[in-house]
Amino acid sequence: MASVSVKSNLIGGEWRDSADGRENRNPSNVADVIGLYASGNAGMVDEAVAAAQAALPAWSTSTPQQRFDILDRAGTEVLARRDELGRLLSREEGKILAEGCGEVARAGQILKFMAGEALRNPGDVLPSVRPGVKVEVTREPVGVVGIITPWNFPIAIPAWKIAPALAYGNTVVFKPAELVPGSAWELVDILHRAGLPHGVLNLVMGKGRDVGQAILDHRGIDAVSFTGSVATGRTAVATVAARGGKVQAEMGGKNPLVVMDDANLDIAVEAAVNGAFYSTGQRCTASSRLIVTKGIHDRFLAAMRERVSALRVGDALAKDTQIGPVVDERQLAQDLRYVEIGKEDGGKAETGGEPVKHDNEGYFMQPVLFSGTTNDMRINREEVFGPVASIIRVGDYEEALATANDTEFGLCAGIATTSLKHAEHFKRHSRAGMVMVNLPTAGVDYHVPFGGAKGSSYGQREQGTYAKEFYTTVKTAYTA
Ligand SMILES: NC(=O)C1=CN([C@@H]2O[C@H](COP(=O)(O)OP(=O)(O)OC[C@H]3O[C@@H](n4cnc5c(N)ncnc54)[C@H](OP(=O)(O)O)[C@@H]3O)[C@@H](O)[C@H]2O)C=CC1
Ligand SMILES: O=C(O)CCC(=O)C(=O)O
Repeated sequence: MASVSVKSNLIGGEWRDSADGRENRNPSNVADVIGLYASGNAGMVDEAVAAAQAALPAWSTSTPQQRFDILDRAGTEVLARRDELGRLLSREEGKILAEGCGEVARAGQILKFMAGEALRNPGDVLPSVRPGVKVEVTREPVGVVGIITPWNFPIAIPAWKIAPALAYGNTVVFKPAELVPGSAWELVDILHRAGLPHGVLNLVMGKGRDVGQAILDHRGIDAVSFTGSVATGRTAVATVAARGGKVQAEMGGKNPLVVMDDANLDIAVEAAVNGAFYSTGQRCTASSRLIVTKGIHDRFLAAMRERVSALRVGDALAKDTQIGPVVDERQLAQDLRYVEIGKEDGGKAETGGEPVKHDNEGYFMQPVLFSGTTNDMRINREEVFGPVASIIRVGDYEEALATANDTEFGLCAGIATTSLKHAEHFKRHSRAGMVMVNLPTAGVDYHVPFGGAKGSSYGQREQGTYAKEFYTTVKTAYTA
């Protein structure tokens, strides 16, 4: 590997030379080394924060047109390189090529949408309650924003945090997940070449416990946006709030899909298979609890068994693969451990749950469908984050709704039904931040708010025009 150059960190507009790099390996084929990526440290976070602070006065007062042009140009390049970047993404994360390319397109669309937000940032002018006084309410950037992202959406999540941060005039210190630095590096390179002034966007790749922790602790970072596990998210919230910073965290889900007796069976099965198993189940919006009323239960179970057992697991880049590998060895061990826990707790694995032998050495696992489970079992309470879903049989709609809401999480919830009454009631009474009717729980639009209730999310919503709630602060000015 000596001749392969290391992809480096970007600090103050300079790509930092790095002799050593961490190998980025393909989970479909661990012999395939995608590249070497620099691993930074707390000292580099200090430098990146200093660069972001130095760049802030000019960037926060730049014209909306300047910010629009850069984000729009970056979006155009991302969309033009969709297939190439999608391939890189699938190679490093393991989601299948169609999903990788789709995610890249989503990142391009987010950049373009957020370019428009630079122009749309609104304010109010009001008459004062006092005579002869004018009141203005304006939004200003929060300052330097730290961005920490997970491995499961290597380009879309970085884009949906970085793009609004920049659009509203903030400067950024960005740390992607160590497992997937490739897509993040390309996104930063594209934004840098699109014309960002030096220091506006800084990239510090490296370990969460070093670089990520330094971002949480740094008093020069005014706000932190985090997506990842519940444990790290809670640490992020406590650490940043304790030093007076603004913080937003998107964490886990244990998302229910309710299947009602009156559901269209094909629609219900399609939503369940997609929501539970696509992207190898590695989505915080995945439907891991399939809550099924008794009249349709046996037909739904039979149809699901057939569909799930036929899912083709394999190399993410191969044309006929439907389910790619699990992201790494540790996550595969976690998924298989939960399969054992599900069985020990009395669930029946109807199909799947074993490692899959493949010509490549990769982290392949056959998606598993449990039946006969109850909502108090660990597989129905804890986030597995893999291709593991369970069916919970219930009597009626009321029991289904109560079961759906009986969780510490509240990211997304779905219902398959042809009843307008149940659909409307579920939308109103489901304790989740996002509700889907006759659709998979996973797979969201990029121009509307994203986020959950209860333990799933902390702080303001992400995405769409709501992103400004986190990335701006409101100022009220009085003029006599
Ligand atoms: N809600 C979601 O979308 C996701 C949930 N998960 C869940 O989390 C589990 C573990 O996955 P994992 O990747 O370890 O999740 P983490 O929460 O540990 O990782 C998310 C991000 O936080 C970083 N990080 C890790 N430790 C710290 C720290 N002390 N301070 C600041 N940042 C830190 C990580 O860096 P690095 O990885 O480089 O060390 C990564 O960039 C999964 O099995 C799954 O259940 C995982 C991914 C996404
Ligand atoms: O389902 C989606 O489209 C987004 C999911 C997501 O953001 C996540 O899994 O972290």
